[in-house]
Amino acid sequence: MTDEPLLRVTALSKYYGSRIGCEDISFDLWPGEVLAVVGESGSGKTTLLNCLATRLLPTSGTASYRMRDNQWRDLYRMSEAERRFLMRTDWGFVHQNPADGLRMTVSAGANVGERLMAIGDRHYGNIRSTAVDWLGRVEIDEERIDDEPRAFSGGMRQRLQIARNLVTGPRLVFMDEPTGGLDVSVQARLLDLLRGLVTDLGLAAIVVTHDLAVARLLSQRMMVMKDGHVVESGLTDRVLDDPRAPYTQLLVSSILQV
Ligand SMILES: Nc1ncnc2c1ncn2[C@@H]1O[C@H](COP(=O)(O)OP(=O)(O)OP(=O)(O)O)[C@@H](O)[C@H]1O
Repeated sequence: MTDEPLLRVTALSKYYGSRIGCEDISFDLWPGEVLAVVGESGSGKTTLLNCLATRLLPTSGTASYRMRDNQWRDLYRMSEAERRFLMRTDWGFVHQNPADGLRMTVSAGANVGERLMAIGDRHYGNIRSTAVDWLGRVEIDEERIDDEPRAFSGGMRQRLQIARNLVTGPRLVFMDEPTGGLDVSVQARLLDLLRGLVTDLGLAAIVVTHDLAVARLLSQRMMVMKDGHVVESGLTDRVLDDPRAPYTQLLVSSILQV
């Protein structure tokens, strides 16, 4: 086993023209660790997440990822083929809107199964039984396997998107407001499910959220962003119980007053 991080981010900045998206972000992410990135709208959370997931190219800075063979790769210098392979196998990306991460007009089973085919599984029986297993793990009734996600509720769609992402056994999952846009009761159930899966699978994750309760429940560590900068970071419980930056104090107290 190794005691090295999984992801190492150094002085990452992204500018949109002269506007700051995010600036001078550095951190390490360890295997099995969940990091929450919180902050108000426009603070740069999505920009950072998209740079890390290589959906956006940063203006400067580096991010290195430790591959399964323990070789470090610079995310912004790898070949397109290598990047695609990583995204299909070792990484997941859970979008806030499930429609962005699912194929809405193919069956639930195919949504899960095609990710397995993408990594070379050709045995129909295996693919189907793994899909059934994963639907069960995200609490979707096996009877719905041939239904298209457009016939699903928002919560079911989100659970299906999670199954589609986790079926390949990724080591790192990016999540953009995974419970945003859902009813409060549906959110609570989904959070519970996500927490269980992340723990059982020993997943590392970077979760963008404006909801401190999501950060509290899912993450061990958090970074608070404002105007593109990290204003505070540390263990989640410490940051929420004893916020040091004035902005974090404001954020925490405004939630407590609600
Ligand atoms: N494509 C873009 N072109 C120009 N400016 C952008 C673009 N995307 C984001 N920005 C700007 O970058 C800054 C950070 O935005 P970002 O979307 O990363 O914040 P956020 O914290 O994710 O907000 P939200 O929670 O609303 O998504 C904002 O000032 C925003 O206006």
